[in-house]
Amino acid sequence: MKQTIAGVVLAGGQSRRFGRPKAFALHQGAPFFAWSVAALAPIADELYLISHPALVGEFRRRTDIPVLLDVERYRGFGPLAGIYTAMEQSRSDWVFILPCDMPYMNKDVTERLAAYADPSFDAVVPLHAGRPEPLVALYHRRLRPLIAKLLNAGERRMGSLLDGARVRYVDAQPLAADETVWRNVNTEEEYR
Ligand SMILES: Nc1nc2c(ncn2[C@@H]2O[C@H](COP(=O)(O)OP(=O)(O)OP(=O)(O)O)[C@@H](O)[C@H]2O)c(=O)[nH]1
Ligand SMILES: [Mg+2]
Repeated sequence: MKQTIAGVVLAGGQSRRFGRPKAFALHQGAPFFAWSVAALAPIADELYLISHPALVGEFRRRTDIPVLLDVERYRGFGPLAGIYTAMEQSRSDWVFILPCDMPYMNKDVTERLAAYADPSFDAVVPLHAGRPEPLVALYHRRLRPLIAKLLNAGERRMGSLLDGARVRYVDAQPLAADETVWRNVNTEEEYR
């Protein structure tokens, strides 16, 4: 049976280093978050954007896809809260997350990575320059109880999820023709 994928853009952060909501910063005329949506749309059976209360209205004006808030229990607890929220909302087998601050990301990468979604693994994560890219990755819905357990224990690091999951690591190099797709914008300086 075909496995289903929920495409999820994580936008529940505070953009503290950037100084304003980076999801709305422009790249080639379109806001950052729209590049993430565009990269996920071709491979996703459904799409969600996960934001926080201060930005939800602005997102809803700018996009037709459903905008969720992190479940209250874990609100603002970081990307794991967003993944948990998507798994609670959706029945899809996999949640494919992207951050809202990687405007060079594209569908070639997501298509290639999604092809590795083997249900005998819990997660599919690129290894870029020897390091996992856990925010450009697929997570199987069976990880939901583990994520709850981690967050309940005050453990918010993505690395702690990877440590407890069967992860299929995928070499990032053949996923993208160009290194720039991995570029992530945290500060105004990186933006310029
Ligand atoms: N749903 C959700 N997403 C989050 C949360 N915290 C961060 N993110 C998202 O995860 C991605 C990576 O986070 P960061 O690069 O640290 O972004 P940020 O937290 O907004 O920025 P800083 O405040 O500078 O750390 C971004 O797409 C964030 O929007 C959260 O608590 N919930
Ligand atoms: Mg952060």
